[in-house]
Order: sequence, then structure tokens, then C-alpha cells
Amino acid sequence: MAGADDPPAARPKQLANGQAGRKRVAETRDEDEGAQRRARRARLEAERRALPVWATRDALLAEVRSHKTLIIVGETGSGKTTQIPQFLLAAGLADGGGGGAGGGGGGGGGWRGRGMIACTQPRRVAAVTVARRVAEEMGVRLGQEVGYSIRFDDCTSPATRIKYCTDGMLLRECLVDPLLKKYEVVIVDEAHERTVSTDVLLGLLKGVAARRGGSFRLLVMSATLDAQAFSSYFGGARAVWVRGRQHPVAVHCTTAPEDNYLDAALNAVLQVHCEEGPGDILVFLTGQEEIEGLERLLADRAAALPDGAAGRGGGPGELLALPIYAALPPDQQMRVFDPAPPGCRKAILATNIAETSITIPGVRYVIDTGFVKARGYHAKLGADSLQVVPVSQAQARQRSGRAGREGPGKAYRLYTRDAFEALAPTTPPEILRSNLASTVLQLKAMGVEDVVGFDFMDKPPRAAIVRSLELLFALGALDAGGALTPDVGAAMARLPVDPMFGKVLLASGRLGCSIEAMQVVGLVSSDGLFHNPRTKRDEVAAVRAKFVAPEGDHLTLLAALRAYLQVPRKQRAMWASDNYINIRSLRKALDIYDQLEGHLTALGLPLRSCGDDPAPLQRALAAGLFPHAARRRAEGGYGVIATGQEVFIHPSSVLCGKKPECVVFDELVRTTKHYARQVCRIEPAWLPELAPAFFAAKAGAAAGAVERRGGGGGGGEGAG
Ligand SMILES: Nc1ncnc2c1ncn2[C@@H]1O[C@H](COP(=O)(O)OP(=O)(O)OP(=O)(O)O)[C@@H](O)[C@H]1O
Repeated sequence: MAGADDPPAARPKQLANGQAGRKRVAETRDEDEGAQRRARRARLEAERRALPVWATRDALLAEVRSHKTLIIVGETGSGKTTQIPQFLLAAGLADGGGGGAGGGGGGGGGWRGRGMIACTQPRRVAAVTVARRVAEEMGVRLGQEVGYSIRFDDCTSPATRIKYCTDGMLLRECLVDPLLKKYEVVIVDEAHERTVSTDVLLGLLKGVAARRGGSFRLLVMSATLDAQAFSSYFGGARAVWVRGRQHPVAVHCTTAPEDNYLDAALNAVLQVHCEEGPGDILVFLTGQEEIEGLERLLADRAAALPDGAAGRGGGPGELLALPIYAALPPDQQMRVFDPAPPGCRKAILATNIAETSITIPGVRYVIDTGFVKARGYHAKLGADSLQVVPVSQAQARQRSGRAGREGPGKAYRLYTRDAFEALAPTTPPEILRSNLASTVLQLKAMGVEDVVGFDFMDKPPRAAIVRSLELLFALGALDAGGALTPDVGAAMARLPVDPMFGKVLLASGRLGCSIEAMQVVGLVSSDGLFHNPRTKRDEVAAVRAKFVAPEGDHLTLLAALRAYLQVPRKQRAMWASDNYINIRSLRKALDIYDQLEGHLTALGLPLRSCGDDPAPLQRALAAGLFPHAARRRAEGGYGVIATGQEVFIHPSSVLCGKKPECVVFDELVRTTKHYARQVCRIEPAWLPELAPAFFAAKAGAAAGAVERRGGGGGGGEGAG
């Protein structure tokens, strides 16, 4: 490395006076920055040492050395997620061979091998922010020794030793490396959330731990899990508790039930803002609509506060509401992590996306409405529903835990103590109420033939597995014997998208529209392309009219993307803002497109464009989404051909009110009614052509009635 001691010959030629001056200024700036960096690292190191897990480090390492599977339970904020991977790495437990000789030592440096540690998180935001924090603590660049991997965003390199990833991503890795050989340690964090991917991973990892040699370690962690249940699932595995919490959180409940939790949340935020000392507020709500509603109400009510009311408790006078929910583009999600501007208090309005693992700097007050929007699945109808349900005690504890991350905090539960006691102790596993098509396809691709007999911690309902098997059979991914088909099924499992979209992509190769199909899949996979501020409804509708495609929502999204690609690069940000389009979502869609292009090329599918003819793309969509084909009914509404279920086109669809004869749609959502979302107009006569074994055209009615053929049958579309 070149430095101050280099011989004169190696130094750059002498600089003129002006240049020398500039160089000195630059050097001084570098020194200042260096000093700041060192001071920050010293502060981070001191913060690390103050965490409860630090005191138990040697004991924890001894436990890991002597147990192949270990369950670790420790208070929220005790340092499990950020510290334990660092301890393991520094102690050589990622190097293989049973854990090196050295004990202790939490700092970075001194890698002795190339084995890796994976730490899974149920949520993308957590994987990214925790990786960022740990990279900073270790003084390394994110993506080097410490990285993260979430769907469509891999920030790792050959140097990566600690990888934070979503549970779904590690599951995908099992497809190509069933024994996860590059990992010496796998940590399943926040296991209490019991996402589908966590549950499937636990089943697979149980097998991996049994089959791999002595050095592999499996750790299951959470602040709020039922250690007994996990221990018995892993054959009596050892469970250890990390005692102590860093900062106390005072929990307050209401004395009487609240009639309206939104009103109660609004009042609670204003009360904290007026009466409490400095510190940001984190409010847990159930979804985007509530968040946007509360944002508006807060803006009105905060502006109307009498002079001197805000900040009476010594806190700042202004209130800045910031939303965070899954469909918000990642850069906007990240805004909640920025410090509040001087004189401002942040009120972060969040769904359960902010419930586990993450630390939002500045948060001292948590307001918990006690409700969450939970996904449900009706297997017979293939319908997903989102219903507002009470949280579990574990979720309530996780929520209050977000208040005590940087100092003592307060949590306000907008329900009574009795109501808390009456809550379910833990969250019911998602696998009991989910669409399992993707999971079943992945298990099949991993060679698990008997999916019903798979060693799940909690067995999903048989009906949900059977429905998934039927769907995969209809898509042509499984043969009549339930085995993965080598052309369609194996290819579909490699594509990182829902099986129905996998089929759309595979069909698009033969139909000559793979470019558009990849663009559409990219667009529907990156939520929130169209920005819809409620206060500007008419303006938005006028601007959006130019993108609206008569064929429906997919082609409307595509029209927006195509228009964007026509705009000179330098003007794109302005164009997007003028058109109420989230530029980040567009960029993400293009990024997904690039990745899908790699997959389709690897599968040998032709990359072709259908130009301005929408029909090939509509056909490709029909070829994959046909289980979601619906016909208009004389009495209004639509009937799903496969199930007979009555559905309505969602009000957000461009086809709402247009009454197309026949459509396919991405998802069926149950709220007050059953709604079809993301809808595309198709010709009914295409269905028997594209999925002959699933549909039969009624004799004598070429473009007319189509009905579901009895007994299912494989889809006709091959891989291309
Ligand atoms: N991004 C961050 N910014 C500031 N401080 C952080 C950040 N991440 C972690 N910390 C600090 O490190 C502490 C430990 O965090 P960590 O996520 O390791 O705890 P945990 O035991 O895994 O908690 P949980 O069970 O809630 O996930 C936090 O309480 C906080 O003080």
C-alpha cells in the first residue's frame, strides 16, 4: 500500500503552489474524517460492550461449541441479531472444524477461513438495516465481510462472511445447495414470527444438521418464542436464555377498552407530543390506508394545537409524520431511519414491518393499537384475504421492545391489561393459513416427494397442500404422479417468482413476447409504481389517462414503463414526479427485468418483443394466470371459471366499470367482497387453447362458453 514512507521516486511529481494548497486542504479534510470515523467506531464499540449479550459471550460460545442445535431466547434489544454472528465469526466458528481455538473477542479482523454465517430475517427491511449496522460496527464496507441478500437485491461478495438474508432467500439457496455447504452456521432469527419460509427452513435445516458433519451449527433465536415447542421439535435441543435488557420500557395499558383504535392512536400521539420529553414516536397500525388516514389527521390536528401546547413536556415543537409499510418503495421506507430534523419529533406510522429486529434511531415511545392485518387463505377458492385481527402477546412484546433500544422508553398499549392477558400467547404459524403453491414447488424441486409427510413443525391443512398440488399440476409443473416435470416444473422452480408468473414467463418465450412479460413481471413485483395522493385525485387521473391501456392493468403498467424509457435520462426523475410515478419502483422493475433475463437466458428461452401488438402478452398472461380466469355474469360481477366463486374487479383497476367479457387477474383478495386485483382482458376462446387439459370449449361455441374440464389435468403450455 502506498503511504508516507514511500521513497521519493515513487511520489507523484511536485505540485504547483495552488495544487499543493488544495492537496493540503484535502488532506486536512481526510484527517478530520478519519478522526470522526475513529471516534464513531469507539462509540459503537462502547455501545456493543454495554449490550446484555456481551456479558454472556464466552458462555454462549461454549454452548454453541458443544451443541449442534441451540435455541437462544433473549430480551428484545439484548443484542442477539447484531452481536451473536460477530462473536461466532471472531471465535472461528465460521471457519469449520468445530470452532477454532480462540474464545471471546468481538471485533472484526483475523478471518481464518472462508466459511459463512447466515442469519435469516422474516423481513427485508430488517435484513438490510441490521447488515448495515453490523458492517459499521465491524468497520467494513457493506457487501464485503458483512452483506445482505433479499429477493432481487444481493449485496454480498466473495469476501462476505456474515450474511443477513430473508428466510425466503435462504430457502432458494437450498434448491441449489441442499446441504448449505458454504455455511458453517445458520441462524434462524425471529423464529417466533413463524413465516412460511421460516417453518419450511426449520424442517430442511433439521435434516441438514443431521446430515452434516460435526462443525455445522444451527441456532434458532427470538425474544418471544416458545422455547419448549422448538426444543421438542429439534429432538430435545438445548435452549438458553440471555438474561437482562439494556434499557427499561414502561408499559402502559388503557383502563377501559377503546371504541375506535384510530382515534385513540391519534390522541395518544398528540398527548405524547405535547407532554413527553424528547424522543420519536412509533405507532403500530394495520395497513397503508390507516397510515395515510392518520398522517392526514395528524397534520390537521398538530397544526391546530394551541400555541405552546406542543413541547410542553420539553420535547420539540414540530411533529413530522413518516409512513413505513411493505408496499412503500424502499428509499421512502428508509426515510424513517434518518434523524428527525432539528426542532422536530418524528411520528413513524408503521405496520408490523417495524415490529421485529429493527432499531429506528430516536424512538422512545411506542403506541400499539393492538391490531395487525393478517393474511388468510381460503384453499378451496384460492383466495387470499387480509383481515384485521388482534396481535398475539409475543407481537405486543416485540412492539414495546422497539421503545427501549437506545435508552429507557415507554410503550402505550391502546387496550386494557385484561385484553392483553386474553391475547393468544404466540402468533399462529403462517403456514396454517397460506397459499402453498410456491412452497410445494420448491420442496418438490429439492427432492421432497411426499410433501404431505414433510417434517413441518405444524402441519399445514391437507386441503391447502392438495390445492397447491392441483394448481401445480394444472400449470404443468407436476405430472399425474406428482413428480416435477423436467421442462416446466424444473424451470419454474428456478424462477424467483410465483408459479403462475413463472408459467407466464415460460409461455412468453413461445408466444414471442418474453421481453414484455419480463417487464410486466418486474412491474408487478415492485409494488407501488403509481403514486396516488388522495388530495390530488383529479390531477392524478388526468395525468394517468395517457397510460391507461384498454387491455387492463398489466398493459397500463407496461405503457408507463415504455413512456419512461423514451424520456432522456437526465429528465427521468422530473418526468416521474410530474406523472405521479415512483421512479424507484420503475428502477426496481428494470432491475428485476435484468435478473429475469439472466434466468430466461439460462433456461434457453428466446428473448423476443411483440412490439405494439398487445395480444401475445395477453395470451402469455392467460397461459399462466388461467386458474384465475373469470367470466362476466349477467347479474353483474364475475365468476371464476375454475371455482365458480363470485368476484368483482377491484376499484383500483383500470378495468373497473369497463365490464370486459373475460379476464384473468393476479390475485383474489377478500375484504368486504371478493375482489380481483391486477386484471387483464382476454378472449375466452384462448383458454382451451392455452390450457387444453384444464378447460374444454363447449361444442359449437368457438369464442363462447368455456368451462372447467372435470378432474383437472396438466396445462398444455410447454417451456417454449
Ligand atoms: N441500526 C441501528 N442503529 C442504532 N442502534 C442500533 C441499530 N441496530 C442495533 N442497534 C443497537 O443495538 C441493540 C441491539 O440490537 P439487536 O438487533 O442486536 O438486538 P436483538 O436482541 O436482536 O433485538 P430483537 O429481539 O428486538 O431483534 C439495539 O437495542 C440498539 O441499541
